[in-house]
Amino acid sequence: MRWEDVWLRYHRRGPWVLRQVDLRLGAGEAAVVLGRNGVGKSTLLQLAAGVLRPARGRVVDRPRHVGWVPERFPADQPFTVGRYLDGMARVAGLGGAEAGAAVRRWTERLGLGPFHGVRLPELSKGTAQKVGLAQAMLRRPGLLILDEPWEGLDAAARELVPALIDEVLAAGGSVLVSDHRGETARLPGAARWTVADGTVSAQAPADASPGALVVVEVAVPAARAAGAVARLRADGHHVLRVRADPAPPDAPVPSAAPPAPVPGGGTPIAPQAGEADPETGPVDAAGAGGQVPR
Ligand SMILES: Nc1ncnc2c1ncn2[C@@H]1O[C@H](COP(=O)(O)OP(=O)(O)OP(=O)(O)O)[C@@H](O)[C@H]1O
Repeated sequence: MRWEDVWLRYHRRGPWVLRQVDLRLGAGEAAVVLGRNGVGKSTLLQLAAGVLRPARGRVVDRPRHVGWVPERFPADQPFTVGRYLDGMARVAGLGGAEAGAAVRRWTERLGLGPFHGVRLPELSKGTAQKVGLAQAMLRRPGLLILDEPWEGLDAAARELVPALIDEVLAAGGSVLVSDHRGETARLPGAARWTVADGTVSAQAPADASPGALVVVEVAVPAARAAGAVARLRADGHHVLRVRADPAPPDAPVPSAAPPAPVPGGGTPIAPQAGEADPETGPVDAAGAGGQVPR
């Protein structure tokens, strides 16, 4: 999708909120929209969603299916969660059985089952946000737009947001997300688009090459390390090593800076004495820090 010399103001003769915006977001790419309050982040996202039209210029090659989660989910509608999601599935073009399956899937994934019969105005802000996420994902979007998606969500649901983003990207979709909480430090592969004084400056991800890797450190119970390594590998990840000294739970993660790329693109590291490769034997994560070959 591309923005070509896009200008927007809300009223004739009003001030320009955005001027001369030229941007590009490719398939499988994500961008984080940054900037101070009231600068125009939501406006840029609404242009992407097609709910606002540029006063000048144009937005082209918008994917056919757009999932948009506005900053404030409009919960003042007289439907129950179940009826609303059912209706949104139809609006997204899903047929009866498909619509039912999609609503069940996302109701379950977002823990909305207990709220199925609850009317939207009676939901808490966080639950309403989850309904907003569900409606955007009912039909896998070619473009997912999330306006401050972490606002009001509980810890478990906040963890789900990066997973949803990853799923859309993995399927070749694009993702645009605004954030003032710094949560998008968890998206090191996303471009940074900064809005200031009506203009948008785009900064590519630290390493924009398609195969770029980052290191994600995880701590797992020692007894379950072998299984965790096996699952990570089954998911196609490079496991670099297993060590016995996890960072303390209150260590400052995630860091604002993107993690360092894997040296040499993840060159296999030879196992040390007393360690086992989980492909051939159990990993003793409680032993001296183990180097696991990939
Ligand atoms: N419907 C509207 N009518 C008139 N002005 C509007 C409208 N929506 C937004 N604006 C103005 O446009 C400017 C940009 O607003 P926008 O909501 O895009 O900013 P934002 O960066 O998303 O802010 P925040 O971080 O507070 O959500 C602000 O000055 C705002 O007051």
